[in-house]
Amino acid sequence: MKLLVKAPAKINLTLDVLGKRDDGYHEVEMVMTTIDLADRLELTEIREDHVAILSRNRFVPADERNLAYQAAKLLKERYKIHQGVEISINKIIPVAAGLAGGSSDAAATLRGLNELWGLGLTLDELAELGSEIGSDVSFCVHGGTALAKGRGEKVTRLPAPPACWVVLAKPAIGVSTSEIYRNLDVGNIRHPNTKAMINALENNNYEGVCENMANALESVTLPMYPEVLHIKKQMERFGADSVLMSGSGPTVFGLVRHDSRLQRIYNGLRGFCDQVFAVRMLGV
Ligand SMILES: C[C@](O)(CO)[C@H](O)COP(=O)(O)OP(=O)(O)OC[C@H]1O[C@@H](n2ccc(N)nc2=O)[C@H](O)[C@@H]1O
Ligand SMILES: Nc1ncnc2c1ncn2[C@@H]1O[C@H](COP(=O)(O)OP(=O)(O)OP(=O)(O)O)[C@@H](O)[C@H]1O
Repeated sequence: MKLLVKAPAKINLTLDVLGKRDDGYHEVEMVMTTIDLADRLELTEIREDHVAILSRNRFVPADERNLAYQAAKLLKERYKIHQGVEISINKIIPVAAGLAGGSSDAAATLRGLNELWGLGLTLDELAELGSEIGSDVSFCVHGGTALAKGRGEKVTRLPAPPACWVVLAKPAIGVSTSEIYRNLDVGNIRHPNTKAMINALENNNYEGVCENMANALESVTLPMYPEVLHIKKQMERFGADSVLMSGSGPTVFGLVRHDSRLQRIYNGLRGFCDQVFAVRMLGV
């Protein structure tokens, strides 16, 4: 049997860091939402009892480092599955971009194999398993819009953001999430107003969403990678309603309400950046 699953990227509308924990991770509070930019995974049952990863993208590891591989292995071991699977990843989400591409592939693998192997696990159970793979995986299992707390694994559903376009631009660099967290000065953070963002979502208030977009990790990534700041400034200059870096970067996204402005911003960015996307939010 064969199953096709979609693995959408996420953006952070807010990202706050509340402090450093004893386990080395950071206590965070983030509002995240999935967007219509997605990898496609094909899960195929195979005769041999092992997990195989296939991808044409040279930045995607085809071994145990792949988060989709780790997801399949985790399910196999935890539920004593003696069946093999080949996971073919059609990579659309830029790699090491702050868009949770690997985490979403892991989440899609958990959802897909739950179906393929008839495990009957709930989304909450899959999300809990996912947290063993990475901090963003629990959110990716649910998708939609949510508040994520703890190290990212405590997920509560939120209303969908007001309809708008999301323009994304990724400079030709990869950013290491652990390096960004390591260089964060936790005693000196300008905290996003998470409550105000949630309020804006609850009131379907587009201006409120735009005004309250904020990411504590920008204070590390922007000075470290000037090309990210440059893209941010250009996107603002081209007329996006609000612009922010996603996750630990380097992808920058802008919200745009009016179709008429979208083309101008897209074309302007394409002038100096290879990876530019214009997509919708998935919402719920
Ligand atoms: C930047 C974000 O993507 C925002 O959504 C997440 O906070 C990071 O999520 P992720 O990439 O799934 O993170 P993980 O794979 O669990 O961790 C990568 C590294 O980031 C750091 N890390 C991650 C999450 C967190 N709450 N505190 C941390 O300090 C740790 O050094 C960890 O070794
Ligand atoms: N399925 C996968 N797709 C992409 N990268 C993967 C995958 N599995 C493991 N990786 C590794 O993970 C690293 C980070 O890639 P990923 O695209 O997940 O980063 P990210 O979008 O910054 O993640 P996050 O936003 O969760 O911090 C890559 O350099 C790659 O080596």
